[in-house]
Amino acid sequence: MTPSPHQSTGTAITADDLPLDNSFAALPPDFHTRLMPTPLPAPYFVAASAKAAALVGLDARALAADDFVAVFTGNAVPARAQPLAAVYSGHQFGVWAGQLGDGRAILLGALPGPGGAPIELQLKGAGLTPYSRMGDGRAVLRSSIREYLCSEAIAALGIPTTRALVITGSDKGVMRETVETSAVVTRMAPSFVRFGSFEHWFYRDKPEQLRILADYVIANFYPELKDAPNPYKELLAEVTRRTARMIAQWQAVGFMHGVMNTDNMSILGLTLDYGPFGFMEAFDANHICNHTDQQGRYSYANQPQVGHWNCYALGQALLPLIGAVEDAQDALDVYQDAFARKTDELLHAKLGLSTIEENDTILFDAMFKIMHDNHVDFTLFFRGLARLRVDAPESDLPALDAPLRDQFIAREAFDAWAATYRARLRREHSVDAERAPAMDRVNPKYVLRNYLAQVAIDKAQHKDFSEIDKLLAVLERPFDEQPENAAYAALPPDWASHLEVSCSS
Ligand SMILES: Nc1ncnc2c1ncn2[C@@H]1O[C@H](COP(=O)(O)OP(=O)(O)OP(=O)(O)O)[C@@H](O)[C@H]1O
Ligand SMILES: [Mg+2]
Repeated sequence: MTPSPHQSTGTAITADDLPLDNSFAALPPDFHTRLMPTPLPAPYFVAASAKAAALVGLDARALAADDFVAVFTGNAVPARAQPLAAVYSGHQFGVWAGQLGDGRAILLGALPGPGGAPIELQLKGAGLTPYSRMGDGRAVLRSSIREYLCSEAIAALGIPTTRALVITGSDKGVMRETVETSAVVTRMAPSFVRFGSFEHWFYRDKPEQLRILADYVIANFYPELKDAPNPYKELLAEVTRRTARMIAQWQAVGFMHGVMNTDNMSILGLTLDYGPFGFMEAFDANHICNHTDQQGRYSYANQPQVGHWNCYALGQALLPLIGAVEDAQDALDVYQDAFARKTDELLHAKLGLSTIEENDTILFDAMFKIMHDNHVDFTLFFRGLARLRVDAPESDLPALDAPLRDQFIAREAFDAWAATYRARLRREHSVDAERAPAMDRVNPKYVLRNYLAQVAIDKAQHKDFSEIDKLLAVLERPFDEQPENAAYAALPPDWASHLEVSCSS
C-alpha cells in the first residue's frame, strides 16, 4: 500500500492514522452492532469532493492513494476507527415498518471539523450488517454517483445536508433490475441519528434508552438546550423548526427528496439519504419524482405536510420524555410558522422584492399557478425572472420580456402576471441593476437534473469518471453565470424523457 499525505498542511500521515473518535460507539451496546466492513475485490478510486475533504482537513487528491481507497471501501480499518452499524426503526410511506437500521452503512468514527466539532464518516455500501434484512449490504455505482453529486450540489445551494467525501468502486457485480457494479460512498455529517432512531425505543417501550439517546443528542448537538426547563420539548421544537426550514429551502429550488420516511429524517435537520430524488423541471405541483411512490405521498406539493407528519412521529416517540401532550403539541406547532416564514423570506428573495406587501401571497400563488398550467421549467423560469426589466423604456419591454414570455404556452397569462409583478417592483422603486444580481444569488442557474447525472453515470460505467468531476465543478457554483458551462443549464434532451428513478439503489 502506498502511504499518502492526507493533510493540505502539516505532516503527512497515512489513512491508518486518521484521528477518528466515535462518540456513538460509547452508547450502550443495544444502540448498535460493532462490526467490520466487508471488503470488496480490487477497489478503485472514482471521485472525491475537495470541499467536503477540506471540512475535515483532508486533501481530496490524496484520497486516490491506495491506503485511502482501502479505508474508504472498507477493506482496511484505521487503527482508531470503531466501526459500527446503528439500529433504528421508522415509518415508511406512512406505515410503521418496525426495526430497520444501517443495513449497508457503517460508521467509522468522526474527524475534527470546523472549530474542532466532530464530523462523522460513514461508509454506505460497505457490506452486510445485522440490519440488512433482505438486502445485500451493497450500493451500486449508479446510485452512489447520484448521492455524491446531489449531496454536494445541495450543500452548494446553501441547504443543510449530509456531505459526500469520496466514492470508491469495485467490479464485483450486484443484482438490481440488472447486474450492476458496486461502490461505496463515504458520507459526512455531525450525526446520522434519525427520527426513526427515537421511534425505535418508543415502540419497544424502552423509556430509559429513549432518554439516553435524547441526552446524547442534546449534549453533543444541542448543548444550548441542556438547561431548559423541559429540554426534550425544546429538542422537539428545534428539530421541528429546522425540518420546516429545510423543506422550505427544498421547495424554493424545486428539490424533491422522494423517500421522506421517518428513517430518512435527520435529527439535525439535514437532507439525508439521496435515493430517488429529483429537481423539478417542467413544473407540476403534484410531480412525483420516485417511480416507486405510486400514490404520490412524497410529491412536491406534499413535502411540506409530510415533513410536519414526520415531526409528529418524532413527537410521539419523545412524548414519554416530554410529559404533557400539550407541551409536545406546542413544540410541533412551531412547524407551520417556521415553514411559512422561511418560504415567505425565500420567495421575496427569489422575486427580488425587498419590501413586504399584504397581497404578496396572491402574487406568489398566481405565479405558481401559471408555472403549473404552462409546465415551465422551474430553474429556467426563476433564473430568467431576474432579466425582467422595470426601468427600461416601455416600448422596449416586449422585446426584453420575450425570452421569459416564450417559456409560456399561454403568453397572455404570463403578460397579466408580469404586469402585476412589474407594478409591484415599481411600487418599491426597484432598480434593475441592483435587483438582477441579487436575484441571481438565490435563483440557481445549475441544478442536478436527472439527465446530467445520467450522462456522468453512463460514462462511469465505462470507467471514465471525468464527467463526475466536471459536473461537480459546475454544481459547486450554482449561482454563477459560468457562460462556458451554459450547456449544463439546458432543458433535458429528448432521450431523457424515459428516465425513471426508483428506490432501487
Ligand atoms: N442493499 C441493501 N442492503 C442492506 N440493507 C439495505 C439495502 N438497501 C437498503 N437497505 C436498508 O433498508 C432500509 C431503508 O432503505 P433506504 O433506501 O431508506 O436507506 P439507504 O439508502 O440504504 O440508507 P440511508 O438512509 O442511510 O441513506 C435501511 O435500513 C437500509 O439500510
Ligand atoms: Mg434510508
